[in-house]
Amino acid sequence: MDCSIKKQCGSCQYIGMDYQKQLLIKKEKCQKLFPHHFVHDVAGMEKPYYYRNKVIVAFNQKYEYGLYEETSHRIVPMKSCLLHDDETHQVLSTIQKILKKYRVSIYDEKKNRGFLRHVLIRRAVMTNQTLVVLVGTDHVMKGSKNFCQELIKACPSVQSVVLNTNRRQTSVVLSKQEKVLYGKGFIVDQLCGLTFKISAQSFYQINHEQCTVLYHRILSLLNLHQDDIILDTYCGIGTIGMFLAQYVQTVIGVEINKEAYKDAINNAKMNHISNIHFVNGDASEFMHQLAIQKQKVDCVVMDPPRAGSTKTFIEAIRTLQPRQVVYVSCDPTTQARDLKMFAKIGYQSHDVYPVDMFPHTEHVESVVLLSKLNTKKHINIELHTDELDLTSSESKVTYQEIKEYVRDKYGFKISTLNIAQTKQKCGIKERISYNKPKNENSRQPACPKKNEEAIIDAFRYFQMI
Ligand SMILES: C[S@@+](CC[C@H](N)C(=O)[O-])C[C@H]1O[C@@H](n2cnc3c(N)ncnc32)[C@H](O)[C@@H]1O
Repeated sequence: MDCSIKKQCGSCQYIGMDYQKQLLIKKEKCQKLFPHHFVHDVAGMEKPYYYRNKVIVAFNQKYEYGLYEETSHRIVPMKSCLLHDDETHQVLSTIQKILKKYRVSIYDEKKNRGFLRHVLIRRAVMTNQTLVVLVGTDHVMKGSKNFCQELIKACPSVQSVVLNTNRRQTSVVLSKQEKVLYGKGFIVDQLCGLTFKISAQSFYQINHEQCTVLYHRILSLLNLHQDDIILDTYCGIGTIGMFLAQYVQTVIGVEINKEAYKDAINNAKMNHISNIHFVNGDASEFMHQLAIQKQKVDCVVMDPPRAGSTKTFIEAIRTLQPRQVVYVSCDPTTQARDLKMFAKIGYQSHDVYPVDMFPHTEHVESVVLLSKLNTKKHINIELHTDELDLTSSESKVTYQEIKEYVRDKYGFKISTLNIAQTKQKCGIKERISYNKPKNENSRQPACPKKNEEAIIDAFRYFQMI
């Protein structure tokens, strides 16, 4: 399927391209960003269309609606879009008719005059509920009662209409000032067997089907125990934490957006989940405080915005020493940067699992498990081999390269790497010896195995075995 306005709109960089090819491109992109990791195939959609549950459009003075042309504020009028469902377009075209009928004034950016700036539509796909947010320059909308009545009559899926007042000359769409014009100010959706209330300002994953794939991937990577205390950082309306709460003793979620935080509390109540608590604040500051209090933390899920995480957050992980961290990212570039910081504090990152949350665009979500290396910082590894001669001047890899590889990916330093030449031909595994780990009875995966795997992995990477 192709889109007639793709060139002007520019939102879907890959539209018209074979979907399997898109997935391959995204995998290659991840492989470039994570050269030392195994990158799995991108988890794609069976029907990669009409998946977006949220759209923000602007109207022009002719009451045509659309997205902005790439890198400009010129509206590209659209009648339909391959990413949004029919109901979204039904609601939008009804709004268009009503706006026209009542001659609602449209905001003119150049003159900084007029009322309606944007319309945000959010859909709850499982319950077929729609939330409409009108973004205007005033806190009063003339004729709002008639507007709502006509809209609801024509589109019964609309459960609530909210007026968001934004007077600032900014590209940020929503302000904090809101008034409910109709309904309760939120919609309710179902996800992973739970019910979630979503208000206008709260983050909610835009691809419902792939969100389920993503959350199950997180669960499958974590090795959760019933007495665990886990953190859901950057938690939004609490979806991941609530999904995991049934497997552990306690979940603590942290979220900076007040509306999302309030939704999270209500969501826990609505689902009768009593072992989850939420904190409204900055995730890094929260982690820092937990580190000062020496709070017991077994696992951490982190799902930051595109900018990624912070040094403070990662430093707190060094103190808290959770067994596992699952890092979910909508920008693998910043994730790759952060994984290097994790390696420095002794957290080894494992395979990369990309999930296609945004088909037809260049974006990809990626999930990586990190685990604490419970080992001495310096290890001695003896490698006996007749196949490798790393000491020769012609060798393809130097000690230094092996050491750097292991340090960057696995987070520990090799102080000496002894290669002994023997005539035996045996598997590389048997040729490696190492110091005993500090804590043999720990629940961690055996450390010698990790060290051994790291070295073998390095040799494979440099194609020495
Ligand atoms: C990518 S969303 C993930 C939300 C949630 N985990 C989910 O799956 O729906 C990132 C969330 O982090 C929140 N956020 C952004 N900066 C933050 C910060 N410094 N501290 C805490 N939360 C933050 C945003 O409001 C948003 O809800």
